[in-house]
Amino acid sequence: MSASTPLPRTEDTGEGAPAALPLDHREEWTALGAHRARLGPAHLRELFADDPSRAARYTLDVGDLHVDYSKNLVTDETLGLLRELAAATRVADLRDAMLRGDHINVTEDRAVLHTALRAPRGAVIENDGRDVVPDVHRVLERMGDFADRVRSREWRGHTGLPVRRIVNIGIGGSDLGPAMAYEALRPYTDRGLEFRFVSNVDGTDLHEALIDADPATTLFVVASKTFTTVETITNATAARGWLLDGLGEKPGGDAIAKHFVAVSTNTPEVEAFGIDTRNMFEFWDWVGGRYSYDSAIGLSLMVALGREQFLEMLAGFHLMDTHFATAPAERNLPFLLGLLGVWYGGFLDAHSHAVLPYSHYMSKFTAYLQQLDMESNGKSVQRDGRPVGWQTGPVVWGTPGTNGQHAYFQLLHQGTRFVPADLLGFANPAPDLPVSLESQHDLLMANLFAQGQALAFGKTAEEVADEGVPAELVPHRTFAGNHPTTTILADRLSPSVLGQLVALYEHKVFVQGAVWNINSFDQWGVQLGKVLAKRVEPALSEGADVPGLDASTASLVERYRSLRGR
Ligand SMILES: O=P(O)(O)OC[C@H]1O[C@H](O)[C@H](O)[C@@H](O)[C@@H]1O
Repeated sequence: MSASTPLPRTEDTGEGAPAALPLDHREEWTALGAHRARLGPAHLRELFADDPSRAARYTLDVGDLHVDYSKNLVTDETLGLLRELAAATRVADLRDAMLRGDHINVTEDRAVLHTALRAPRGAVIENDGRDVVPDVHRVLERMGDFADRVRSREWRGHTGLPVRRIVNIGIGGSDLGPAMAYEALRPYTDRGLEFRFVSNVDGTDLHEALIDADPATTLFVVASKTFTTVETITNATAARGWLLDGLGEKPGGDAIAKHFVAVSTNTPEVEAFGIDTRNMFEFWDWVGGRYSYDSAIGLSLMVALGREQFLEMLAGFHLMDTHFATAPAERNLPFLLGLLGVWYGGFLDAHSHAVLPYSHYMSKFTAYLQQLDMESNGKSVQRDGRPVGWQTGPVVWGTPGTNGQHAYFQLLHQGTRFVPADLLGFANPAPDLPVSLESQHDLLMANLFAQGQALAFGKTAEEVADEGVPAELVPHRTFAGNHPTTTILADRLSPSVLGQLVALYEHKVFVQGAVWNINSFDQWGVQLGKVLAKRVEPALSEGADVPGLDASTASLVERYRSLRGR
């Protein structure tokens, strides 16, 4: 089913094919601009003072997530106009096209069906006429069986010992998701197993993962959608050498079969690498790399969590999928968060968006979101190839609170940049946190709430002066406030809650891409650097002449070679 998605309202380009009306030519966009001008320098202090019901009205509860968006620089009118923009750009139509398997990834002519990865058994979702849900559950079963065997210590290595260390080798979408979720859900993992995630082609990454490992008890999960990614194949090849050396084995015996499994869409390449395809877990080209950690790419995670908890996580994803698919725009959380980003980027000149989790277990969450958001929406041409004339995806950044408070929050509070932020927190600490440390959780969460308050309302010069601060210091100690935040609060960081959160951000990114009329599902921008690295590498190692190398790079290559004594 390759039905192309109907484009938003069209204009005749005079060259035959009608093209989508550019976003900034739409009356709904112009109306938002006029509204922005009318709103002027409205301050959150005033918005709250003018509307005593604001805090109560500007919240949404979806599944286990309680979202307070009242500290955003919006009014009812802003939200109404943003929804009109979403209607005009037919976001819901594109969403429905994605969910039913249309090839909305137009530059690769592919369906975008990560939502099928968490569809319950019995659902019917077709890709090119084939129901993919039975395939998804067949692979989940195989993953579950494998995870059971490793977790029960039934899976034995070449020397008969059970596995102790699992090393996931992958990069980008084949690393960030499983690594992030493993970290986020540590209290739910088998603590008797050790997990490492190796991604960087810098040999030190693999070295550190193996420095204290025993080949007899180490299992490698080589995760790569294409199985051609140079970093992953280089690391996997080195790992294979380390294993065979350590075991004193030659290729061809059963050592590789007992210590290597693969996750990929590319069976021939997995075979060519020497991994038994009975130890291969498949996924499909309709799953984008950055949308794949709930596919077989999550195999290491499933070993850590066990199948039941992995399935709970998938149920969390599915809950948010169902909400996104069915809730009306005014109560649809991904619509809301996506449109807030459109507002800030388009009308308040925001260039970046901070995601600040008040949970140490969420330390890799923002890095994961960077790929999800920036690889999806870091685009400057529309779906039909015309350039965009408006801002698209922001720079996404952030680290866990409270550490960030002692580093870059100064800029958030008193700098000249406008940075909307999400504050994420969990009411209850991790289930296995010792009682003696539980009281620290209140302190952690107090910081979250205090930061949201300080960012929004600041501290006026008058308030500072009233504290007896000397006049010359008053400007330095004044906080302008008016920095918007959205607070996302959940009961506890559980597998299901993590699934809900990730799906929320996936769909938020979708909504923004749909409004901006860009293809959120390709990533051509990562190609050029890869091609050039291949060309430059022989110059470094062999001094090969690279035709067309620019003067700056040529001189850096020369310096590098001399520093390496070549
Ligand atoms: O899973 P792989 O095929 O090895 O790809 C790993 C990563 O490589 C690329 O650079 C893409 O930009 C990413 O989207 C992808 O996740």
